[in-house]
Amino acid sequence: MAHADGLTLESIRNSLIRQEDTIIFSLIERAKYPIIPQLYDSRCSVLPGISGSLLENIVRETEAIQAKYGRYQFPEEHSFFPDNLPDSLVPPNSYPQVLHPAAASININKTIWDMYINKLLPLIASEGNYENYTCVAASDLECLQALSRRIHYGKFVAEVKFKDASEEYSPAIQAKDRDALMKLLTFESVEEMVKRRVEKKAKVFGQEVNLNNDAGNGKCKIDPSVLPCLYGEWVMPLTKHVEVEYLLRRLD
Ligand SMILES: C=C(O[C@@H]1C=C(C(=O)O)C=C[C@H]1O)C(=O)O
Repeated sequence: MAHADGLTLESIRNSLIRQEDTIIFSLIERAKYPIIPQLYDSRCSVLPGISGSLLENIVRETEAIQAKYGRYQFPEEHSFFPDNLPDSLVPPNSYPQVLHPAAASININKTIWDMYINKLLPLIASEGNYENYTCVAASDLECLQALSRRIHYGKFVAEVKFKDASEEYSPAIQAKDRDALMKLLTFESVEEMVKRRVEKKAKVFGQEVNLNNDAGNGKCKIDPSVLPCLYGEWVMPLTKHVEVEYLLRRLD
């Protein structure tokens, strides 16, 4: 069903499908580098006297620049370090306001950060040394932003699902019944398709391309089986968590 803002569940799902490409390409890029412990060390041994890890500092400062030029005016963008972000110098955009205003209070980037560093990175890279720390940090930030955008897109998914069936969702929202909301918004067959598709995309995007017809002897730049695991264990459950959090505030 199309709503006044033109959003449909199909258009939202198409965006999620396109975002899979961004996530998989960014992980393939990140898999070129090792895990450099100095980048993630919470006492920042590279810059003594500076608090937080080197990655945290690079991300915080990169976000500050991007905030100044309007990145966080868009409801699909979420900062990893939202405290003390500079105001935007860019005039407000005319992006249609499709979400309930309470959406702005939902930001699960801390959970996404911990999942990325502690669970996902070890599946695609191993410890080693590489001197260009900022290059690796930039690659981490690409992955983090792509994952964050996808997971917080749950707000848009939830808005469309609510508009499509408000009479079913409203009683569960009023009763603050998380389990009932989770049941209503879950489509297991869609989740199975997503897992199969991301595995296939990783195989296709990660293959060696050469001018013979052997598709790179089946070699792959990233283990394709990481993708269904990433999506099944973290990306989809976190997207659904965002959906539930949004719905709980939808009638405020
Ligand atoms: C995002 C949706 O909601 C849920 C989460 C999914 C996901 O994160 O890919 C897929 C199906 C649903 O269980 C959706 O319905 O498309």
